Amino acid sequence: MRCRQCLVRDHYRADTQSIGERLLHQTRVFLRTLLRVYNRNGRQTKSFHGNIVNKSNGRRLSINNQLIVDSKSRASIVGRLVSKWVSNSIAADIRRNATRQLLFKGPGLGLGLVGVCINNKGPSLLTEIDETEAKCQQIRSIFSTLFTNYQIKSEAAEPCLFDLNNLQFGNCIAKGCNAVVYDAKLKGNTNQFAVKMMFNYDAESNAAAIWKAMNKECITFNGNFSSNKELEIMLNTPNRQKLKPHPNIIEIKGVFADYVPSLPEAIELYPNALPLRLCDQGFGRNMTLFLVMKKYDMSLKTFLVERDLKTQTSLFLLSQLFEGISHLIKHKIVHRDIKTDNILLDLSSDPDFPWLVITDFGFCVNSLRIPLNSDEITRGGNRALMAPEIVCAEPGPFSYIDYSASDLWSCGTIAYEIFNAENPFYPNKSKKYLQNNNYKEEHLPIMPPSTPKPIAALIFDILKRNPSERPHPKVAASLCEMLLFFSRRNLMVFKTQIDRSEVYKSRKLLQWLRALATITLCQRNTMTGGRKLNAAEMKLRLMFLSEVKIEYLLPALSYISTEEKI
Ligand SMILES: Nc1ncnc2c1ncn2[C@@H]1O[C@H](COP(=O)(O)OP(=O)(O)OP(=O)(O)O)[C@@H](O)[C@H]1O
Repeated sequence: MRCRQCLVRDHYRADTQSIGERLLHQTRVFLRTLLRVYNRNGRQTKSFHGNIVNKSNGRRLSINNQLIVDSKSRASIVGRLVSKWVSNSIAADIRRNATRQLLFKGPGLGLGLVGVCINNKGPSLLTEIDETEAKCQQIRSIFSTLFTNYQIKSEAAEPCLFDLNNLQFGNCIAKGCNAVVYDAKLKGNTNQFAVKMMFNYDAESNAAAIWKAMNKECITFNGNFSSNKELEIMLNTPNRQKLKPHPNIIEIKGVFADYVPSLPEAIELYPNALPLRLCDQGFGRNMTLFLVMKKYDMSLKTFLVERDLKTQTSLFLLSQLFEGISHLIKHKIVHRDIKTDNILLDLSSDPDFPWLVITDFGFCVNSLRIPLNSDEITRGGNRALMAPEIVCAEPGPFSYIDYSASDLWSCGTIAYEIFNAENPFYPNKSKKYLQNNNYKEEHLPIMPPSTPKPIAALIFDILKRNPSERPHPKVAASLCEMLLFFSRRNLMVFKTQIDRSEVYKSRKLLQWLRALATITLCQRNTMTGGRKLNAAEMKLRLMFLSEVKIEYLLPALSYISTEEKI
């Protein structure tokens, strides 16, 4: 069979045709259509008739019947031309795909090409999956604006410089090993804050030394100002480590260094951390670092002690935990101390839908691999929840620790707690427990019966000993979110259609995403009946839609398609 447009033989027999041939064919069709549309619009056509020169290598391309394109130049030409018709980000996607295909011979531009119209303007060289991804991009762009506006509206607060004079301390919320947290108010203001006062035993009482010892705690402080001018200089040092804000990561609202004040219950709770001027048994220094944050209702640890969670609540929490971890990985930050005490909850919108943030970055590092030259190097916080590759790493001259999937592993252990079971890695006197250095995957306990089967399969994969066999945190988050947001009837499609192609699945996903986007917009504007979403649910939906990618949904879907019960 011949293609009517470019007279290439047998182009429909995609299976027998080489990728190169198909790519060349599609490029020809694309350029011809481009020419036709230009002609129709009465525009300048010369540049397409005679010579198109590939700027990167100076080669001349003619489209009068014969198009001469070598494989190296195809990707860039196609990308450039396509950018005339679609948004830059889609063109960039095409370029990326094409390059991937050219470099790695993997699935990319050349596979499953279809001539689909974008905005009815002309054909593109997108695969069906690329096409779906491009439509996802439209959903993302709409919802990222909505999500930003939503956050600005709900969390707007005037910037403020905090110090010991304008803060009024209340009760002690909790004491950790390295700090104590108090609730506090700005004088003359009802807004509640939590102020974390670090215990300083070593650093000299000046801002530079305090900053050097404790700056990791401030990684989620994005401001540049402090009431302490010396500290402000430190905050403004070039290349200061800062983590981009994320709704599931604690935001530090202010930092300052000052003299340790006399606060309620100080002598009973932390006498040794106080300076001599406040307590005879004190070993602490005179000055320390203070961090001001939003006050959360409780830690996940307390929440789990107080109640048995419904499956919806567990999924809601787990999605947010994975979202937070995925943000950290994206920015190459490793927390290294993920545990239920370091996860805080805001229960204000509905106790069944708590908003979650990861806190306490005191052990974080800004690299996914760190050299392990000696055993003196700190590997992280809580040893029981350290991933196996971290506890088992042997020090040596060329040794390093790979942290790329270690926070995710810790979350996998916490998932047991979130689904009302005991963490299998916590030392337990009465029961046998697993040890992170020598456990076998087949000994991992079965998740409680209320756990959706795909989640049980996901957690099993997250707790694989080999970090490269663990899924991406965004895939984990997407799975939880799909179970939360897509109807059970929809998801059951995949239970019975295991062998459906990726293209079929991506089309179905897009359908659901569009439906979800429409419903969310209606619910946001309270145009429909149905169940009203509380603020936290709405926030997670908007966040999901503002970042949704088929790239992550497809692998997440595989957990659903292979499992029997949802
Ligand atoms: N913003 C906050 N709102 C409410 N409670 C908080 C807040 N920040 C911390 N807390 C409480 O204070 C406790 C101790 O805080 P944090 O974990 O930051 O201290 P730490 O000394 O660094 O802890 P660790 O013992 O893990 O080293 C937390 O477990 C939590 O219960």
